Amino acid sequence: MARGTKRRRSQIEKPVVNRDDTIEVDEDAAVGDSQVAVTKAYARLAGIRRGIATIDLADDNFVCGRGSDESPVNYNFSSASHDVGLYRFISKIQFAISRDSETRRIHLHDHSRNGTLVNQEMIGKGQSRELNNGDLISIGIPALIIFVFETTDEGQYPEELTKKYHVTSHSLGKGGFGKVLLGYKRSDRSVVAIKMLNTQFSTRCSRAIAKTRDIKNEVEVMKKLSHPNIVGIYDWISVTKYSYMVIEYVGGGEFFTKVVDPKYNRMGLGESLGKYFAFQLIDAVMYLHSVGICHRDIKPENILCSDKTERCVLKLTDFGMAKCSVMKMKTRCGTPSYNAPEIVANESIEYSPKVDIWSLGCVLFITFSGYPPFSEEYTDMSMEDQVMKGRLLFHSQWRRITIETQNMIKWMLTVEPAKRPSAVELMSTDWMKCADCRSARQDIDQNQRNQKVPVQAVAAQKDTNNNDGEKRVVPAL
Ligand SMILES: Nc1ncnc2c1ncn2[C@@H]1O[C@H](COP(=O)(O)OP(=O)(O)OP(=O)(O)O)[C@@H](O)[C@H]1O
Repeated sequence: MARGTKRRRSQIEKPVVNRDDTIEVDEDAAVGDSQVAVTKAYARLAGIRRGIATIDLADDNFVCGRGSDESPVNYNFSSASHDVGLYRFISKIQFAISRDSETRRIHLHDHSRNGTLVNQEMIGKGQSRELNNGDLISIGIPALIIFVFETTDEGQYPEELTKKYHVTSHSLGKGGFGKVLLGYKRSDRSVVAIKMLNTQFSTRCSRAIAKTRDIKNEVEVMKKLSHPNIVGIYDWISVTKYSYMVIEYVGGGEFFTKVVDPKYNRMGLGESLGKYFAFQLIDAVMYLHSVGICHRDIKPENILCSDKTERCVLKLTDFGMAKCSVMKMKTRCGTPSYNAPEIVANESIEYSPKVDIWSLGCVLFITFSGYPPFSEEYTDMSMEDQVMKGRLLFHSQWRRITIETQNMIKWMLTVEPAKRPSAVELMSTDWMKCADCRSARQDIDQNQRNQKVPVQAVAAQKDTNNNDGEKRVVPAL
């Protein structure tokens, strides 16, 4: 059945009830949105996989599983029986949830052979674990997330946020301003990243030059953008102390981690893979500049990978420093080792979006060779001098890289901005007309097609078995 299609009441499987509790099924609920409602709920199991109901918990004990005459349960997963990939993992009694009437602490007790996981950690048959607001509950394997556990009495997050999104306790990462949490849209259960920014720390102080972060500007910039190699924004909710940016979930981690992955032996990713990524990044920057935006902080840490595969799609993120490039740009910002000479030079010189090409040149230098072009660690010269002179050291790593590629990188790292190429010029070179670039284009298109498919959770690692013809992908968190 297609998502969102309403089922008649007679088609909805009622939960098996083995006590006198009143458990009502929402008459109009679709399979994906069905809600088992009870009064005075202290918590909720929010179903985030298709066919899994959202269950209000009001009693001190609640049992889930396939159930049987001998093993009655409160919720029997029958609405998910079509989901073979999941259903085969569910035991007659999967898990129970109990609340201590005195302490009010809530625990999950695992009763299943295949196991139940909380926040991707296996609990194990006969074992228990305390549940906290936002915890993820999976069945059998970490990727089979079915519920987000939500307490109803907590004002941990603002209502403006929680009425639209399930906010989980799973942290995707930390930045200078706060953390990034995994979330799900209530409307279609698709996965999102929720970036929590503490607005009281107004100065960006992590890996970049200190500068007041203008979150409103960051959001305005992101709202203007739509490109497969740029992280999309869905929502922005700002309350007193925190701002919440709800953005596209990109599950493969920072590009930085890939570049320094020991499997590449500090030799860089090589010609073919390097060009595959170069195409994506140049395309992203060409688009940005075409809509009049200058990123001003391009570096491997601000590029995310769609997944953990070698040839993944890259997404440029973190527009905290971005600026509309038709306005005068003079501010010294960005990250020193990726900053163009005209930024390093002095405050009073106006600069252009070509600063992004320089930073991109630095990113590609390290991508192809495994070491940065400019660094404080090169003690023969101050980093400022290295940048101002455009001093590049081509070590042995470059022996396996073609002269054409070396020349392209040198061109991007031209000290004089007027002689440095634009993204359009880069894209129109023969260097960009290669099999790796064409394959990058195809993979980007495929990635976009996958994203348009309604899924419970996105992050294409591997397909699960399912018998409803829907392409489904599993999150690898
Ligand atoms: N869209 C996303 N999807 C998945 N994970 C993300 C996403 N955005 C960020 N992360 C994770 O969170 C981490 C911190 O995010 P980010 O760098 O954007 O925060 P920040 O506050 O802007 O950091 P900085 O202080 O470097 O500017 C990232 O390294 C990444 O691991």
